[in-house]
Amino acid sequence: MFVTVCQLIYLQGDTLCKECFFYAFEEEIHKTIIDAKLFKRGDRIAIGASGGKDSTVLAYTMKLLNERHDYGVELTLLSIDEGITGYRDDSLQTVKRNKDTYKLPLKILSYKELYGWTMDAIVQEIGQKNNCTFCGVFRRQALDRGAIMLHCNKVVTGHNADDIAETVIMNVLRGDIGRLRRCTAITTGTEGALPRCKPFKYTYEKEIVM
Ligand SMILES: Nc1ncnc2c1ncn2[C@@H]1O[C@H](COP(=O)(O)OP(=O)(O)OP(=O)(O)O)[C@@H](O)[C@H]1O
Repeated sequence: MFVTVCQLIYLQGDTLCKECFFYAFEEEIHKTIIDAKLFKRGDRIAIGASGGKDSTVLAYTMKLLNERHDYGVELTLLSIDEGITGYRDDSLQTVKRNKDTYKLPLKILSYKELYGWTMDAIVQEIGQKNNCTFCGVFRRQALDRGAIMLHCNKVVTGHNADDIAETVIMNVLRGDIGRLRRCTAITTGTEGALPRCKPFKYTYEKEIVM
């Protein structure tokens, strides 16, 4: 593989030109995928697409690496619409744009379809307290159910190194040893419905933004 001087310098934490930064960024994700044996040929992978920057960059990178390195996997965007007015409805527009830009199939699945309730209606019923906890649990299950509907055998999410560091600190403060042990794994959920992988486990948020 052709490696430029810039790419070698990046590995040592130095400055890079734009093109070499992109290439080095992409190849770092590829190395993570290969080292952790995240995918095998024939896998059908649902990309958790929230419309945020991380999952947008994830969709781009997964599509690119699948073609560049011939992973032989099938990719689909999967978006969960929690039914939060003024929040998810905006980001779903971004997901729809990503579908066209990256030419990937997209499935949008709503809490309303799955559970009969939107998140707005749940908040009206239970109030503001703990509603993020409810939403997080519902979303995890919705991603699994959506991926199964799409005949996918894996889910990937855009969780990055900063997200994982936050989760570690949260579990330390809570004294939750069980979660602390599990939360840094690159693949989770193997005991549940579907394995869930984090190709950005070692990627800093700042790099994703760049
Ligand atoms: N509504 C959703 N539909 C599909 N996937 C989601 C959704 N919300 C979150 N995810 C997945 O979980 C990851 C982490 O969730 P988080 O809440 O940190 O994302 P976000 O802040 O909405 O946006 P992003 O991480 O994409 O920039 C996302 O990168 C995405 O892969």
